[in-house]
Amino acid sequence: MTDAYVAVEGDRIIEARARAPGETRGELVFTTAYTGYEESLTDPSYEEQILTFSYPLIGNYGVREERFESDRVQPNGVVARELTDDVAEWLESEGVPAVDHLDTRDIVTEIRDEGAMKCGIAAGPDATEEAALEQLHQCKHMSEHRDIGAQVSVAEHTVYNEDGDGVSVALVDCGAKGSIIDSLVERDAVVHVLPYDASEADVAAVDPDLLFISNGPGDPENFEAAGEVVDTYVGELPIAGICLGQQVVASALGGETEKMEFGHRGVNQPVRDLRTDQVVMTTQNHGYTVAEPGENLEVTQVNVNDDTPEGLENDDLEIITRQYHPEANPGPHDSLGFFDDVLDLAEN
Ligand SMILES: NC(=O)CC[C@H](N)C(=O)O
Repeated sequence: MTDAYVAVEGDRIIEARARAPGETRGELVFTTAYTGYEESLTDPSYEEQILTFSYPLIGNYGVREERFESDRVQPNGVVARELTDDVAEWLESEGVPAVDHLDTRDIVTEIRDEGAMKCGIAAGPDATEEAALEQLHQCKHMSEHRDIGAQVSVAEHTVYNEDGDGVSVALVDCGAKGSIIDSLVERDAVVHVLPYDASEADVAAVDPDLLFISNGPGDPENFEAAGEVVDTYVGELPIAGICLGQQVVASALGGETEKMEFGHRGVNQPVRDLRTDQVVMTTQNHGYTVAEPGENLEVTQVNVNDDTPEGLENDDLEIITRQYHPEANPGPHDSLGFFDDVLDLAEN
């Protein structure tokens, strides 16, 4: 039954079945992850995007809060070949429109050929093609969401593991996944989560041993305050970054970022460490990349599929960043050692 319409660039309409009603719009992206839908759907880096699952059945092991990466569903809409009732009910209760019973292979092929694209969805008994098109026409480019950090960051300074004995971390929350905080707390770090627009003074007030820039949605160029903090503390404090964090650090150090055609989203992205020649499997979710690392950062890891930078380092300045997600959730645990490495930097 057609009670949902997905409109994509070129005003093409794809008919579907409504699984959670409503109208929405966003950048249409896909993930190839075959597990971890709860983690992906609560990953703040999906803000302002519509997430298509290429794996055909999503929801077959239920919905459990302990696997959430934040306190809400983050993508603006969800597209799948088949969503279970558990997931559909969860999305409906969160007010996030979702559709299934459409050919997701076709959508993924189109995104791979044409790049990530704008999308509008209308789903439910009153849905019309016109409503989906109207949503599409109102959809902005990701880089136009200039204050996207405000949509995902903590409102105020929040401390985790206050009585811990380990390293004191200032984590600039550009939309941090909960597992990044958990990975630091498990290693007994005291984690000061600061808003995405924290100033130099806000970081100084925490007196940290390590500055950490989190993952986050949208264009890294829209996270100017985080870049300024990096610029201030480079050489003064060890600095770490994950995903958007790598991009912000590279920009702050004179590098450049660019939008990729359709990005990397999945849990089996191979990454080669250029120092050891070892390959690890990684979890990824990004649509931008570092195009130029700048003079002060060495590319230490690359993506085996397309050679894009996956790790940037400077031993003297004590900087380590990763484009992928060492915290996993979902995905392989091969690179959890990243957290030991960055905390070691701060201890020495
Ligand atoms: N997971 C992330 O931090 C994503 C970073 C950035 N928003 C990108 O799309 O590249």
